[in-house]
Amino acid sequence: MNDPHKTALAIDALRRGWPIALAGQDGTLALLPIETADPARLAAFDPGGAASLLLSAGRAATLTLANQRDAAAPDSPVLIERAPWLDFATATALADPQFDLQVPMKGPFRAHCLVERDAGAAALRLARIAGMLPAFFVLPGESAALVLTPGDIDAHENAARLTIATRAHLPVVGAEDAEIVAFRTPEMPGEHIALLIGKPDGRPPLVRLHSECLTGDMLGSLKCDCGPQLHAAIDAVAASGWGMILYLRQEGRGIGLINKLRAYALQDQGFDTVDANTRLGFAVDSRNFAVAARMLDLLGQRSVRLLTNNPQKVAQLEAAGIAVVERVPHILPANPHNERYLATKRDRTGHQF
Ligand SMILES: Nc1nc2c(ncn2[C@@H]2O[C@H](COP(=O)(O)OP(=O)(O)OP(=O)(O)O)[C@@H](O)[C@H]2O)c(=O)[nH]1
Ligand SMILES: [Zn+2]
Repeated sequence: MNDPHKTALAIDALRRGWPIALAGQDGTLALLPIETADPARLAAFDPGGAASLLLSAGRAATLTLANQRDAAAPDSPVLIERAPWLDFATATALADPQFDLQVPMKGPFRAHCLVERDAGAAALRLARIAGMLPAFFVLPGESAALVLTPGDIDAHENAARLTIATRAHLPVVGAEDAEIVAFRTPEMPGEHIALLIGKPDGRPPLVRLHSECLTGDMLGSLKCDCGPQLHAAIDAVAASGWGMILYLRQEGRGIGLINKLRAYALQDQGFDTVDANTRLGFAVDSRNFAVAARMLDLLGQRSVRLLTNNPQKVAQLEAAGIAVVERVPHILPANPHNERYLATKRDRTGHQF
């Protein structure tokens, strides 16, 4: 039986720097998160100094582990042998790119064949869901109090567990008759929101899937186009007669705020939005829009006109059973700070401008 509550407990444990174990199809790994642990916890976890490091392929490639250049899957697991000189501080430097310019990498790092690939991949996925660096000390076996399976993580992510929690009128700038609908699952801290605008008129609604961007939505960041896109979407839906904004808690394309800001720090060093994600050890885009399909379902909408430049949103909604009868472009003027970001979206992530 898959148990989503175990995943919630595991996320909490990782955030506190406690070990967990993941039991996959090909074996079990005990894991201590590098970002939140410390040397004393490492000594308790691994008294014999035998633990290896579990990193992502993207991060391993950055560390020039030449046999790990798996550009297709930067978030797949790689096992690094624990040499005697590889102490906690060195492991931290391997995990966290903010130290790349300060810490000369000693090496040589030796990658080992990871037998427990299923458990390793699930561990990296769990780190991403927890908003943490995808990097662990790892030992074979179950030497942790909490043992979960990849299926427990799937259950935690299952959009079918989403329900409508409450709804109310919410007049907003550009749509004084709007209604807000809030959704949640038992496990996830972030509540998704729908803003319903106008009255149904028999046509499919104009729908905008907006992924959370604290920096753009709240602070007016000029690095991206999220803030202007959000407000222009409200105006466009209101002008169209009726529709909705789905505000999805997918900060940083699914890697969370802290990891997005780590990616911004890499962008300060000159990497673009794609390479920054990869160097951190994440996929370029970790979002799953099945959650939006579930929200539309709960709102009684099976057919939509979608306001987006991102063909992935169209494809994922359709795969989840929502008919996208039209894609409506949603292009805002560039500014000097987001010009390169928008060009990267056009040239490297398939956005249609
Ligand atoms: N990881 C990461 N996330 C970013 C970055 N800039 C913006 N985001 C996030 O990207 C999401 C918005 O995605 P975009 O790719 O800009 O646009 P989109 O939603 O795919 O496509 P459109 O529907 O055409 O706007 C939000 O969750 C932002 O927080 C970045 O440099 N790195
Ligand atoms: Zn943004």
